[in-house]
Amino acid sequence: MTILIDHPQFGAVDEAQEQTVQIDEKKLLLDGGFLVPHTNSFGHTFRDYDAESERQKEVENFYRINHINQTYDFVRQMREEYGKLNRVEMSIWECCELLNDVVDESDPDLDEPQIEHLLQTAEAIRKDYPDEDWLHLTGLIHDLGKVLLHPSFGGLPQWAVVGDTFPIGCAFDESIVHHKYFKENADYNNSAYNTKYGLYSEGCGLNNIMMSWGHDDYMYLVAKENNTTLPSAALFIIRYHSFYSLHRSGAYKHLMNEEDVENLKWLQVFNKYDLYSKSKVQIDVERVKPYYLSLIEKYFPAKLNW
Ligand SMILES: O[C@H]1[C@H](O)[C@@H](O)[C@H](O)[C@@H](O)[C@H]1O
Ligand SMILES: [Fe+2]
Ligand SMILES: [Fe+2]
Repeated sequence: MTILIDHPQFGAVDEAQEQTVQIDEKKLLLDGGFLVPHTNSFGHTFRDYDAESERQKEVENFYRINHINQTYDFVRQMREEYGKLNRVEMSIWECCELLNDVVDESDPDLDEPQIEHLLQTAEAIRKDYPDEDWLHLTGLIHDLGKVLLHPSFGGLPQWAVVGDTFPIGCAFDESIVHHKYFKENADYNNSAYNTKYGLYSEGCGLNNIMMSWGHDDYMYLVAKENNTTLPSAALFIIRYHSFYSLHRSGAYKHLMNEEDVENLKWLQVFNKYDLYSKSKVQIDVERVKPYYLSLIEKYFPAKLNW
């Protein structure tokens, strides 16, 4: 059996051109046939950053501020500061509940509480990949880094937490949403940072590049430093799920190494559920909670440092 993925295969550059890609079942197992909706709950196509809607202006303004402020120096400081994980001690589930108060201003497709998005993603994956419990849990936790918005984490501004991510320390690719606002970023005219390779080299591996700061990199640090037993593909998904210019548009592939190429296949499977499961159909939290608690127990310590 083969599975159908409805976005361009890695390497394809034209986002607008919908393409059907077949993935080998032996590598990625089976897909039970998650039906991809054509429009989001506002009646627009997904990830349309120009469609006129109540949210369009807010989202564009979000990216303007994000692109101006995500500089090499800023990211270095944030990684160092938040990498200490000395702010809060709590379980994974407690964090899911904290996220209930959080709204993501960068997302044109979603205005539901975040816990709904986590469960919708996880449950859609579970239906199609019943045996990959690690992938269900990855769905549940992939956005937990958004707790950085919460007052107990210093209440970071939206531009430092959500939205698509991109490499810092080399040129900003044109496929990044609202690219024009990078012109006001201090790194844009810095010759150390504004070339194709910048600080990096061919095939150096994504692990060696600095990404814009936000919920992806933070949650990756939390999972790794608290010694999760999730596989490397799970950590890769958590860390790069907002890196759309790579996994959707095929930019920056010259920085990947072989392990990244393997992990990217799982990220592309994951992305389908992360993006297209966003809907108004709510999941009954109490019904599914025992299952997810059992997964958390399998892959994480009871309390984590955040
Ligand atoms: O607006 C969304 C949202 O912040 C998601 O959590 C993130 O993963 C996406 O990349 C982004 O487009
Ligand atoms: Fe996310
Ligand atoms: Fe998400």
